Amino acid sequence: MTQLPDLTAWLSSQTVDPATREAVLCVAAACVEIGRVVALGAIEDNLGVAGGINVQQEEQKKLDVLSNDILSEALLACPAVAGLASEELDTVQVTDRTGGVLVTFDPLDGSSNLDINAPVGTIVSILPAAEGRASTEADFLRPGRHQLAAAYALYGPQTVLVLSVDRDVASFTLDADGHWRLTQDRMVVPEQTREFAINMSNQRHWAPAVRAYIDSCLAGRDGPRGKDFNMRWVAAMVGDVHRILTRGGVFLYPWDAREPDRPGKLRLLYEGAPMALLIERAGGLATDGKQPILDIVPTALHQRVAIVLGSAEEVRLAG
Ligand SMILES: O=P(O)(O)OC[C@H]1O[C@](O)(COP(=O)(O)O)[C@@H](O)[C@@H]1O
Ligand SMILES: [Mg+2]
Ligand SMILES: [Mg+2]
Repeated sequence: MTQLPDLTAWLSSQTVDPATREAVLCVAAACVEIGRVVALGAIEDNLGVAGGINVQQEEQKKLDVLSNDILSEALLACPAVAGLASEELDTVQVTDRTGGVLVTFDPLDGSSNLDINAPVGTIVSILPAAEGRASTEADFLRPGRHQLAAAYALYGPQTVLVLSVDRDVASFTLDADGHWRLTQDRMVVPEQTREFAINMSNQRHWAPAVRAYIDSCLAGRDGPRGKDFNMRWVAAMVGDVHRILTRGGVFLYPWDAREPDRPGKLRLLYEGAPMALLIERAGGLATDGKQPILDIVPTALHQRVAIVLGSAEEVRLAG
């Protein structure tokens, strides 16, 4: 069997600056370790709650904390990294390094899936650090278009890493020796779809436009769309985005009336922006219902965002 190229070989084929390249390799190595602790679960007593509450007022699982520690330690030891921000940390951690990159991340996405052995993932965004001085929190608050790279790891039946550092979105599968092997080099989101993803249990809280869009899908072949739709909800954004990058679809986590002052549930800097970059580079669209997620100028580290992303035709109709 011919050996598939590994991550290092693929990076050599991309236009990528040395600091981003180094940070990507640190992230990829940390994701191997996160995948290992996730897979061992109860054997290493890694399941269940940690006892803390994070800055989003969400109960932390042991694996949220462990994954955060693994990725934070790996990045702080990575000479290219000038600072990091995590879903699980109240504030940014910066070094006195000038230049290099900043990394924001959701160390474990979909952590409510952990106790039922369903897919979870890690989401990462890489941004330029300040030049000529140490970075501060303000340097993390850049629109998603400024990202140098975006990636996620999905700990599912296979452990995969999906990454973009240039124009392409590539997918790597972790082999038995701990190497990321290139298994798809240009992921493309089909323009059209018959599959939507939304948490239907929130239907009564949605804005009228979202209700009307989902109603039109549910009406199927006899409704205005003239085709039947299927529905999927992995309850881990990484899983839903991976399905969309693989076979198309649309994912929505919209504003809802339960918390009217909050634009949505998901976070802009380490969920919305990196996923939007991957989806746009694969030919799809990602909006907050009004504008491209990549154009939003963040004002706070843990800011929320409404999300509609996936196959272009569907995002235009849903947004
Ligand atoms: O509980 P719900 O409404 O199904 O929400 C699921 C969504 O919440 C998230 O799990 C939030 O991520 P975290 O687990 O990192 O907080 C998304 O991955 C997922 O799309
Ligand atoms: Mg998440
Ligand atoms: Mg998380």
